[in-house]
Amino acid sequence: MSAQIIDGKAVSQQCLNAVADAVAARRAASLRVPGLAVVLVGDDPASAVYVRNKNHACRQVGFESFSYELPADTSEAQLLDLIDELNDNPAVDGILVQLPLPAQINSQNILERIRPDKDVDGFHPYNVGRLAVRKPLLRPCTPKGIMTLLTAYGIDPKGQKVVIVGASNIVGRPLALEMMLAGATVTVCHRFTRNLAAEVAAADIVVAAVGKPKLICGDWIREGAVVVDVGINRLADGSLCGDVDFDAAKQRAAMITPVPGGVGPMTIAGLLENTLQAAQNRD
Ligand SMILES: Nc1nc(=O)c2c([nH]1)NC[C@@H]1CN(c3ccc(C(=O)N[C@@H](CCC(=O)O)C(=O)O)cc3)C=[N+]21
Repeated sequence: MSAQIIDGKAVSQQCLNAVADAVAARRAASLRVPGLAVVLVGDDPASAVYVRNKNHACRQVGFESFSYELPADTSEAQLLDLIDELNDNPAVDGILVQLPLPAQINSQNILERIRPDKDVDGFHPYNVGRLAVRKPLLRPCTPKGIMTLLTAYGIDPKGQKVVIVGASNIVGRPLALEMMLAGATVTVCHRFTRNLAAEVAAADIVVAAVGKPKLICGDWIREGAVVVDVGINRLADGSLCGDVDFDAAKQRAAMITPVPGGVGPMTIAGLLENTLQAAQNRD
Protein backbone atom coordinates (compact mmCIF):
# COMPACT_ATOMS: atom_id res chain seq x y z
CA MET A 1 0.00 0.00 0.00
CA SER A 2 1.20 3.51 -0.70
CA ALA A 3 -0.20 6.53 1.12
CA GLN A 4 -2.23 9.29 -0.48
CA ILE A 5 -0.05 12.41 -0.64
CA ILE A 6 -1.67 15.41 1.05
CA ASP A 7 -1.27 18.44 -1.22
CA GLY A 8 -0.64 21.43 1.06
CA LYS A 9 0.19 23.66 -1.85
CA ALA A 10 -3.22 23.10 -3.47
CA VAL A 11 -5.17 23.60 -0.22
CA SER A 12 -3.10 26.68 0.59
CA GLN A 13 -3.96 28.09 -2.85
CA GLN A 14 -7.69 27.59 -2.13
CA CYS A 15 -7.26 29.46 1.17
CA LEU A 16 -5.41 32.30 -0.56
CA ASN A 17 -8.16 32.53 -3.22
CA ALA A 18 -10.76 32.89 -0.46
CA VAL A 19 -8.69 35.62 1.22
CA ALA A 20 -8.26 37.40 -2.15
CA ASP A 21 -12.06 37.34 -2.66
CA ALA A 22 -12.59 38.84 0.80
CA VAL A 23 -10.03 41.58 0.09
CA ALA A 24 -11.77 42.40 -3.21
CA ALA A 25 -15.11 42.58 -1.37
CA ARG A 26 -13.57 44.96 1.18
CA ARG A 27 -12.28 47.17 -1.64
CA ALA A 28 -15.71 47.20 -3.27
CA ALA A 29 -17.21 48.27 0.08
CA SER A 30 -14.57 51.04 0.46
CA LEU A 31 -13.02 49.25 3.44
CA ARG A 32 -9.30 49.30 4.17
CA VAL A 33 -7.03 46.77 2.44
CA PRO A 34 -5.42 44.59 5.16
CA GLY A 35 -1.78 45.47 5.92
CA LEU A 36 0.87 43.03 7.15
CA ALA A 37 4.21 44.17 8.62
CA VAL A 38 7.06 41.65 8.71
CA VAL A 39 10.20 42.39 10.69
CA LEU A 40 13.39 40.45 10.01
CA VAL A 41 16.45 41.07 12.22
CA GLY A 42 19.74 39.70 10.86
CA ASP A 43 19.80 36.97 8.24
CA ASP A 44 18.51 33.55 9.29
CA PRO A 45 18.23 31.43 6.09
CA ALA A 46 14.93 29.67 7.08
CA SER A 47 13.39 33.07 7.80
CA ALA A 48 14.54 34.36 4.41
CA VAL A 49 12.57 31.64 2.56
CA TYR A 50 9.55 32.40 4.67
CA VAL A 51 9.77 36.15 4.01
CA ARG A 52 10.03 35.52 0.25
CA ASN A 53 7.01 33.18 0.15
CA LYS A 54 5.00 35.48 2.40
CA ASN A 55 5.67 38.55 0.23
CA HIS A 56 4.56 36.61 -2.84
CA ALA A 57 1.35 35.51 -1.08
CA CYS A 58 0.62 39.08 0.12
CA ARG A 59 0.83 40.37 -3.46
CA GLN A 60 -1.37 37.55 -4.65
CA VAL A 61 -4.24 38.34 -2.24
CA GLY A 62 -3.91 42.13 -2.53
CA PHE A 63 -2.66 42.93 0.97
CA GLU A 64 -0.51 45.91 1.67
CA SER A 65 2.86 44.61 2.81
CA PHE A 66 5.40 46.44 5.00
CA SER A 67 8.86 44.90 5.18
CA TYR A 68 11.55 45.81 7.75
CA GLU A 69 15.02 44.34 7.50
CA LEU A 70 17.17 45.35 10.47
CA PRO A 71 20.88 44.65 10.99
CA ALA A 72 21.94 41.71 13.17
CA ASP A 73 23.26 44.07 15.89
CA THR A 74 19.89 45.83 16.42
CA SER A 75 19.25 46.38 20.14
CA GLU A 76 16.15 45.22 22.00
CA ALA A 77 15.21 48.86 22.68
CA GLN A 78 15.36 49.71 18.96
CA LEU A 79 13.16 46.75 18.08
CA LEU A 80 10.68 47.64 20.85
CA ASP A 81 10.49 51.18 19.41
CA LEU A 82 9.65 49.80 15.95
CA ILE A 83 6.93 47.59 17.44
CA ASP A 84 5.40 50.55 19.28
CA GLU A 85 5.33 52.43 15.99
CA LEU A 86 3.65 49.51 14.16
CA ASN A 87 1.19 49.04 17.05
CA ASP A 88 0.10 52.66 16.54
CA ASN A 89 0.09 52.62 12.71
CA PRO A 90 -3.57 52.33 11.58
CA ALA A 91 -2.56 50.87 8.17
CA VAL A 92 -0.95 47.87 9.89
CA ASP A 93 -3.35 45.06 10.85
CA GLY A 94 -0.80 42.34 11.47
CA ILE A 95 2.72 42.38 12.91
CA LEU A 96 5.07 39.42 12.52
CA VAL A 97 8.58 39.44 13.99
CA GLN A 98 10.63 36.64 12.48
CA LEU A 99 12.06 34.13 14.95
CA PRO A 100 14.73 33.30 15.96
CA LEU A 101 16.03 36.73 17.00
CA PRO A 102 19.72 37.49 17.63
CA ALA A 103 21.01 36.60 21.13
CA GLN A 104 21.08 40.20 22.47
CA ILE A 105 17.28 40.44 22.08
CA ASN A 106 14.91 38.75 24.52
CA SER A 107 12.23 37.25 22.22
CA GLN A 108 9.59 37.04 24.93
CA ASN A 109 9.87 40.79 25.64
CA ILE A 110 9.34 41.43 21.93
CA LEU A 111 6.37 39.08 21.51
CA GLU A 112 4.67 40.56 24.59
CA ARG A 113 5.02 44.10 23.19
CA ILE A 114 2.95 43.34 20.07
CA ARG A 115 -0.68 44.37 20.51
CA PRO A 116 -2.61 41.09 20.90
CA ASP A 117 -5.14 42.19 18.25
CA LYS A 118 -2.27 42.63 15.74
CA ASP A 119 -0.46 39.45 16.81
CA VAL A 120 -1.02 37.42 13.61
CA ASP A 121 1.53 34.79 14.71
CA GLY A 122 -0.67 34.09 17.75
CA PHE A 123 2.41 34.01 20.01
CA HIS A 124 1.41 36.68 22.56
CA PRO A 125 0.56 35.11 25.96
CA TYR A 126 -2.92 36.62 25.66
CA ASN A 127 -3.61 34.72 22.43
CA VAL A 128 -1.98 31.55 23.80
CA GLY A 129 -4.20 31.84 26.87
CA ARG A 130 -7.34 32.39 24.79
CA LEU A 131 -6.62 29.17 22.89
CA ALA A 132 -5.88 27.35 26.16
CA VAL A 133 -9.31 28.29 27.59
CA ARG A 134 -11.04 27.27 24.34
CA LYS A 135 -11.87 30.84 23.30
CA PRO A 136 -9.33 31.37 20.50
CA LEU A 137 -8.88 34.74 18.81
CA LEU A 138 -5.73 34.81 16.65
CA ARG A 139 -4.39 31.24 16.44
CA PRO A 140 -0.75 30.26 15.73
CA CYS A 141 -0.36 29.86 11.95
CA THR A 142 1.19 26.41 11.61
CA PRO A 143 -1.25 24.59 13.95
CA LYS A 144 -4.13 26.48 12.32
CA GLY A 145 -2.85 25.48 8.87
CA ILE A 146 -2.56 21.83 9.92
CA MET A 147 -6.18 21.79 11.18
CA THR A 148 -7.34 23.36 7.88
CA LEU A 149 -5.37 20.77 5.90
CA LEU A 150 -6.88 17.84 7.83
CA THR A 151 -10.39 19.25 7.37
CA ALA A 152 -9.79 19.66 3.62
CA TYR A 153 -8.96 15.93 3.41
CA GLY A 154 -11.98 14.87 5.46
CA ILE A 155 -9.88 13.90 8.50
CA ASP A 156 -11.68 14.61 11.78
CA PRO A 157 -9.41 14.33 14.85
CA LYS A 158 -12.42 13.89 17.17
CA GLY A 159 -11.91 10.76 19.29
CA GLN A 160 -8.62 9.96 17.53
CA LYS A 161 -5.30 9.33 19.20
CA VAL A 162 -2.99 12.14 18.12
CA VAL A 163 0.72 11.95 18.90
CA ILE A 164 2.68 15.19 18.52
CA VAL A 165 6.47 14.91 18.51
CA GLY A 166 7.91 18.25 19.63
CA ALA A 167 6.67 20.62 22.35
CA SER A 168 7.77 24.00 20.96
CA ASN A 169 5.88 27.22 21.66
CA ILE A 170 5.38 27.78 17.93
CA VAL A 171 4.06 24.36 16.84
CA GLY A 172 3.84 21.41 19.27
CA ARG A 173 2.22 23.11 22.28
CA PRO A 174 -0.39 25.20 20.45
CA LEU A 175 -1.17 22.24 18.16
CA ALA A 176 -1.87 20.12 21.27
CA LEU A 177 -4.40 22.79 22.32
CA GLU A 178 -5.98 22.86 18.82
CA MET A 179 -6.23 19.06 18.78
CA MET A 180 -7.85 18.99 22.24
CA LEU A 181 -10.30 21.64 21.07
CA ALA A 182 -11.12 19.34 18.14
CA GLY A 183 -11.81 16.42 20.51
CA ALA A 184 -8.64 14.37 20.04
CA THR A 185 -6.82 12.42 22.74
CA VAL A 186 -3.41 14.05 22.67
CA THR A 187 0.08 12.87 23.59
CA VAL A 188 2.97 15.33 23.35
CA CYS A 189 6.45 13.77 23.05
CA HIS A 190 9.71 15.61 23.70
CA ARG A 191 13.38 15.04 24.52
CA PHE A 192 12.57 13.23 27.79
CA THR A 193 10.04 10.84 26.25
CA ARG A 194 11.25 7.33 27.08
CA ASN A 195 9.97 5.22 24.18
CA LEU A 196 9.25 7.46 21.23
CA ALA A 197 8.78 4.55 18.79
CA ALA A 198 6.07 3.02 21.00
CA GLU A 199 4.25 6.36 21.38
CA VAL A 200 4.28 6.95 17.60
CA ALA A 201 3.15 3.37 16.89
CA ALA A 202 -0.03 3.96 18.94
CA ALA A 203 -1.11 7.04 16.95
CA ASP A 204 -4.01 7.44 14.52
CA ILE A 205 -2.50 10.81 13.58
CA VAL A 206 1.24 11.53 14.00
CA VAL A 207 2.59 15.07 13.80
CA ALA A 208 6.36 15.54 13.68
CA ALA A 209 7.62 19.02 14.61
CA VAL A 210 11.15 18.78 15.95
CA GLY A 211 13.47 19.91 13.15
CA LYS A 212 15.57 16.71 12.99
CA PRO A 213 15.83 15.07 9.56
CA LYS A 214 14.17 11.61 9.40
CA LEU A 215 13.90 11.33 13.21
CA ILE A 216 10.65 9.38 12.72
CA CYS A 217 11.32 5.96 11.15
CA GLY A 218 8.84 4.49 8.67
CA ASP A 219 8.38 1.24 10.58
CA TRP A 220 7.17 3.14 13.68
CA ILE A 221 4.05 4.26 11.80
CA ARG A 222 0.85 2.25 12.41
CA GLU A 223 -0.70 0.82 9.20
CA GLY A 224 -3.33 3.30 8.01
CA ALA A 225 -2.21 6.24 10.16
CA VAL A 226 -2.19 9.88 9.00
CA VAL A 227 1.30 11.45 9.03
CA VAL A 228 1.83 15.23 9.19
CA ASP A 229 5.43 16.37 8.79
CA VAL A 230 6.17 19.93 9.95
CA GLY A 231 9.97 19.68 9.68
CA ILE A 232 11.74 21.67 6.97
CA ASN A 233 15.39 20.58 7.16
CA ARG A 234 17.94 21.62 4.58
CA LEU A 235 20.49 18.87 3.95
CA ALA A 236 24.14 19.31 2.95
CA ASP A 237 23.29 18.64 -0.73
CA GLY A 238 20.82 21.56 -0.63
CA SER A 239 17.69 19.38 -0.74
CA LEU A 240 14.83 19.66 1.76
CA CYS A 241 13.82 16.87 4.07
CA GLY A 242 11.17 16.48 6.76
CA ASP A 243 11.32 15.01 10.26
CA VAL A 244 9.82 11.77 8.92
CA ASP A 245 11.50 9.15 6.71
CA PHE A 246 8.97 9.86 3.95
CA ASP A 247 9.69 6.96 1.55
CA ALA A 248 9.41 4.36 4.31
CA ALA A 249 6.45 5.99 6.10
CA LYS A 250 4.37 6.22 2.92
CA GLN A 251 4.44 2.42 2.65
CA ARG A 252 2.41 2.21 5.89
CA ALA A 253 0.45 5.45 6.24
CA ALA A 254 -2.97 6.08 4.70
CA MET A 255 -2.13 9.74 4.07
CA ILE A 256 1.06 11.74 4.44
CA THR A 257 2.21 15.34 3.94
CA PRO A 258 5.32 15.88 1.78
CA VAL A 259 8.20 18.32 2.37
CA PRO A 260 8.16 20.71 0.61
CA GLY A 261 4.55 21.24 -0.46
CA GLY A 262 2.87 20.06 2.77
CA VAL A 263 2.58 22.06 5.96
CA GLY A 264 4.89 24.96 4.87
CA PRO A 265 2.43 26.55 2.44
CA MET A 266 -0.38 26.09 5.00
CA THR A 267 1.57 28.21 7.51
CA ILE A 268 1.46 31.05 4.99
CA ALA A 269 -2.27 30.50 4.41
CA GLY A 270 -2.83 30.65 8.19
CA LEU A 271 -0.88 33.90 8.41
CA LEU A 272 -2.89 35.61 5.67
CA GLU A 273 -6.19 34.38 7.13
CA ASN A 274 -5.14 35.78 10.51
CA THR A 275 -4.26 39.13 8.95
CA LEU A 276 -7.66 39.33 7.23
CA GLN A 277 -9.32 38.41 10.52
CA ALA A 278 -7.33 41.06 12.40
CA ALA A 279 -8.47 43.69 9.85
CA GLN A 280 -12.10 42.57 10.16
CA ASN A 281 -11.91 42.66 13.95
CA ARG A 282 -10.62 46.26 13.82
CA ASP A 283 -13.33 47.55 11.42
N1 LIG B 1 7.56 34.69 13.82
C1 LIG B 1 7.75 33.68 12.99
N2 LIG B 1 6.68 32.98 12.50
C2 LIG B 1 6.86 31.93 11.64
O1 LIG B 1 5.88 31.30 11.20
C3 LIG B 1 8.21 31.60 11.22
C4 LIG B 1 9.27 32.37 11.75
N3 LIG B 1 9.01 33.37 12.63
N4 LIG B 1 10.54 32.11 11.41
C5 LIG B 1 10.87 31.13 10.39
C6 LIG B 1 9.88 30.01 10.37
C7 LIG B 1 9.92 29.20 9.09
N5 LIG B 1 8.61 29.32 8.50
C8 LIG B 1 8.25 28.82 7.24
C9 LIG B 1 6.95 28.88 6.77
C10 LIG B 1 6.62 28.43 5.51
C11 LIG B 1 7.59 27.89 4.68
C12 LIG B 1 7.22 27.41 3.34
O2 LIG B 1 6.41 28.00 2.66
N6 LIG B 1 7.81 26.31 2.87
C13 LIG B 1 7.58 25.80 1.53
C14 LIG B 1 8.78 26.02 0.64
C15 LIG B 1 10.09 25.55 1.23
C16 LIG B 1 11.31 25.86 0.36
O3 LIG B 1 11.19 25.83 -0.88
O4 LIG B 1 12.38 26.11 0.96
C17 LIG B 1 7.21 24.33 1.62
O5 LIG B 1 7.40 23.71 2.67
O6 LIG B 1 6.71 23.79 0.64
C18 LIG B 1 8.90 27.80 5.13
C19 LIG B 1 9.22 28.26 6.40
C20 LIG B 1 7.84 30.14 9.27
N7 LIG B 1 8.50 30.57 10.36
